[in-house]
Amino acid sequence: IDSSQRRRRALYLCNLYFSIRIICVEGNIASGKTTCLDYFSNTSNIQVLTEPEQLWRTLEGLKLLHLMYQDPQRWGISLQTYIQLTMLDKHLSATTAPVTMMERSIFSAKHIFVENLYRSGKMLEVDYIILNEWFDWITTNVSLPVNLIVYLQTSPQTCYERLKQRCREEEMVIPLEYLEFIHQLHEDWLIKGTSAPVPAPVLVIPADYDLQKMLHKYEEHREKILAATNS
Ligand SMILES: Nc1ncnc2c1ncn2[C@@H]1O[C@H](COP(=O)(O)OP(=O)(O)OP(=O)(O)O)[C@@H](O)[C@H]1O
Ligand SMILES: Nc1nc(=O)c2ncn([C@H]3C[C@H](O)[C@@H](CO)O3)c2[nH]1
Repeated sequence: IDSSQRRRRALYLCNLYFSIRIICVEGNIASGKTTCLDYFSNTSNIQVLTEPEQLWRTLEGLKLLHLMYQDPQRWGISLQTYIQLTMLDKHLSATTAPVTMMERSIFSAKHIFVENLYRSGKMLEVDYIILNEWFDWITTNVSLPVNLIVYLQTSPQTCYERLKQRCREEEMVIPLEYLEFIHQLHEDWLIKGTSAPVPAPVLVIPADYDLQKMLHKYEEHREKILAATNS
């Protein structure tokens, strides 16, 4: 077997032996994922793997994320191809603590965002098929263990208000309707189970509440989220 297979096998066995627990925090744009990750990072010994947004904003001088929001037809496939690679890299990052919490996953990149581009007619079928083949090959040939998905369930309206307050430059063009589509895809995937398989059990946390109440909710769910056992 070649060196990359040896590395993957070592990573898998290492995770198994040290009963590493990998949690993916999923949710709409501005649903509070970073706030959730920050809370657990500040109150427990965990490793946090945030979304590599900066890579998506500065690829060879290209603001790929910004370009996709401006012209999804032209830039959607480029962004999703790069996001699939950067998220795969995140999944394969060496784990440095008994519990790792990831912001989103290669799974939501595919089942939420690629799906949205294709269903809204902003991605050519041939591009969608190629991305699917890549995703199927990766998830068949590479061990990407996830022990729990934490779904921060919000209303699109709440995310829209938070997004407007946060005012990230490239997100200022996002209409409420986009958040409604992204919300529905999360519900189909993580609540109804009607769109695609989930890679782990799903813990749903209603996340429309204010910051203080959300921090209490995260504390309430600490045991369920961090239980450092390998399921
Ligand atoms: N419970 C809350 N009540 C009010 N505002 C909140 C709450 N949680 C987070 N926010 C604010 O909403 C914005 C989005 O929060 P955050 O960055 O945690 O979301 P996110 O899901 O990581 O966003 P993205 O997916 O876009 O990276 C931030 O400005 C944050 O301060
Ligand atoms: N098109 C697209 N595909 C993805 O896989 C994806 N993952 C995250 N995002 C957007 C949401 C926030 O604006 C910003 C930070 O989450 O990046 C994505 N956009």
